[in-house]
Amino acid sequence: MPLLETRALNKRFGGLHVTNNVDLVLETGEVHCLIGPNGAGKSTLFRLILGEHLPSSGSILFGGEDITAFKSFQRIRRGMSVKFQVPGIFKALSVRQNLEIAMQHHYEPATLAEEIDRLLAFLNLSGDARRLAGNLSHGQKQWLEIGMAISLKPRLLLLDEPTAGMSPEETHATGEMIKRLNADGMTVLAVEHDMAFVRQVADKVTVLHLGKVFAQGSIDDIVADEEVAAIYLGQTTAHATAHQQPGGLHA
Ligand SMILES: Nc1ncnc2c1ncn2[C@@H]1O[C@H](COP(=O)(O)OP(=O)(O)OP(=O)(O)O)[C@@H](O)[C@H]1O
Repeated sequence: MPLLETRALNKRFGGLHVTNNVDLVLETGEVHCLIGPNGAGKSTLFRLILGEHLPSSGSILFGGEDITAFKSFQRIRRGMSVKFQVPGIFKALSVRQNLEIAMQHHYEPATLAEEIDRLLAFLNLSGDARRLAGNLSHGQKQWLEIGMAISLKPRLLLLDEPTAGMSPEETHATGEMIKRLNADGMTVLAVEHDMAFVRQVADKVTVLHLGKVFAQGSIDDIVADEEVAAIYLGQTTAHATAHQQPGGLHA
């Protein structure tokens, strides 16, 4: 059974049709990347899945349950978790304290410290536990945020451009983290521009364009698809040209 399914999902903002009949199927245990030119509707689709926007029509199923009308906290309670692009960490608190806040109500006091130690090691932050979160490097802040997002062991992890602003080394390390989480059973949906990262982690790629599913397949299928290349080069519509992507499709 798919873990997540959107069926004929639509979202309009006034006259703007931002999500257009999107059918997205996320199988349990896969890493699925969502790509597409700027303005394609990736963030909006994320917010619909998370319940931050309600769709104009269509439905969303999570673990076979219709969650279309559920509030975000109800979705989170059922096992969704998200890491947005802008870090939501507490900069004036230590790295460990940040994780304590995320985890304290969900673990027995006796096991909390041990769980945090394990998570710090996973995040490559064991040596930084006492540092103020605000003093971490950009990449480390993103990792701490990933740590907070995975601290409650979600079934579905949603990542919005997890490697934005990272060096190639940090990007690669982030990809390895995601692969390890996936190997332990976590299903992941990531919006991502970095094609090297997509190649590193994705089992499946969905390309959104002008709010619609434009193409779907393995990374090799997508990179070989000339129509997909064309939307990245801005050759199919004025919209794509206006929002031309830095970097492009090929990693
Ligand atoms: N709350 C909103 N009200 C009105 N229009 C919106 C709203 N949110 C998004 N849009 C519009 O919807 C379109 C898609 O935006 P969205 O942010 O989902 O695209 P994206 O693919 O995530 O782009 P990017 O890669 O730049 O983040 C854009 O034209 C945007 O201006």
